[in-house]
Amino acid sequence: MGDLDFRGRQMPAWFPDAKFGVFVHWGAYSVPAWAEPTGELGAVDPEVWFAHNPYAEWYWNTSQIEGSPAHEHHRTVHGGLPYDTFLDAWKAELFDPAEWIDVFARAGARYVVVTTKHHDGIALWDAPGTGTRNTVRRGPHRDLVADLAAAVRARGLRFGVYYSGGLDWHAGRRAVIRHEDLIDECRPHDAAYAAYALRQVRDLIDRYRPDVLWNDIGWPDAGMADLPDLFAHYYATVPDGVVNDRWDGAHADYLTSEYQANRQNETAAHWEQCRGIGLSFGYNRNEGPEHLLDPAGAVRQLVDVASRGGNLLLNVGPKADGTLPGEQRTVLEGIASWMAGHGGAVYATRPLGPGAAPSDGAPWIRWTRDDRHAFAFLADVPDSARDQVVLKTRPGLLDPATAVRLDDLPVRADAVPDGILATSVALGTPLPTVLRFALL
Ligand SMILES: C[C@@H]1N[C@H](CNC(=O)CCc2c[nH]c3ccccc23)[C@@H](O)[C@H](O)[C@@H]1O
Repeated sequence: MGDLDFRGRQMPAWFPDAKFGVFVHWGAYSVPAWAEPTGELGAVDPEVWFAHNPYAEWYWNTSQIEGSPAHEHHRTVHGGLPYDTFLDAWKAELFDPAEWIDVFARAGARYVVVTTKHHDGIALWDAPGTGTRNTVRRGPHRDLVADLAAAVRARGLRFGVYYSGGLDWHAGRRAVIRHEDLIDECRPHDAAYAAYALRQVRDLIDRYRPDVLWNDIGWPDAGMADLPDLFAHYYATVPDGVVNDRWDGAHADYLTSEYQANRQNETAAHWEQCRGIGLSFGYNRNEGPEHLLDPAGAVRQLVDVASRGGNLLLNVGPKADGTLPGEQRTVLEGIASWMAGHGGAVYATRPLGPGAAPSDGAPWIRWTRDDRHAFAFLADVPDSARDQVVLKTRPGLLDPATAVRLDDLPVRADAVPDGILATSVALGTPLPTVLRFALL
């Protein structure tokens, strides 16, 4: 399956320039909002993962695994009721899309990708073929995709749609996935589902013209032949749209990683790492501060990804009532205050390349460049060395005399044999300090 018409497609500049997007996972699973904060994908034994799934959006599956804590929770707290009961209990009574997008935009996100149908098969718009299994006909009684698309675009951000093409627990056999190698056997691959999913993705394209087509898990075997036309239709409708890589190899404008999984994809020309602020995409009431990135950690994640040529798609899991969880909002506010003074060293930059040696230990150092400057990001500088740091760079790459701190504190930079000696005050707190140099 080659992408016949798109191999030579030019990546639209907006995507790599954007660097930072916000992912939103919001669904019927946001009602129970219950999972065990087990650990990060890729760092947890797959044999443990499914029965103790930290992804709260997997509640339907996890709660059906006999003996799992989620199974016990569903029985004792929710009386073992059918999952779709949560759709009717989901009211989104406090949902104010403009308020969400204001927080995301101030945090510096340039695009927002929202779940339109997750693995539970419940659509956040009146998707064809779903009958009443959607948020227009039940629960919120709103076209949440339209509401969010309008709010995102009103703020001048790009709007993307997440669609679970590969898993739909309402289609076909509703087998419970107990471990890694069962996922494929539990996916719907038949022609009926392929037609159902194709019709829905075409509807998303035609109604919302999404700037990002973010499919997940894969695409049904019986529908693989439909994809070249689907992508041709997408690009005809959204000429500068971008498509991710989770279509079972049919096509990709860019590759994706997720927490610690598929990190090998981060060497591609264009890539995006997605993760939650905590360990889950859907809101998980069991997550505490110890499970969440703090603002400095989130900023370092963004800078590390940008310094390596990628985008960070950082997820927010709203509550069923439509409010953003306070602890997640705090992280976004923290990113916002740092980005206000440092965003220029992140957006529309690219890796500095072999000229600089990124650090692994302390101090934490990352580099970006635009066409005239190099930017050094310093963090976690030990107290003892907080006023002097050696930045390893190739001689003749940049001019130390042009050193400036983006927070306007004084800095002195001198060429030394293995790079540049930067002398200043309070360099590299947990939130990165940024030094700008003119490129020679
Ligand atoms: C954003 C999250 N995606 C999860 C599915 N994740 C994966 O399949 C990860 C594996 C993966 C990472 N990069 C890929 C590229 C191609 C195919 C699979 C992957 C979902 O199960 C989860 O609920 C959430 O929506």
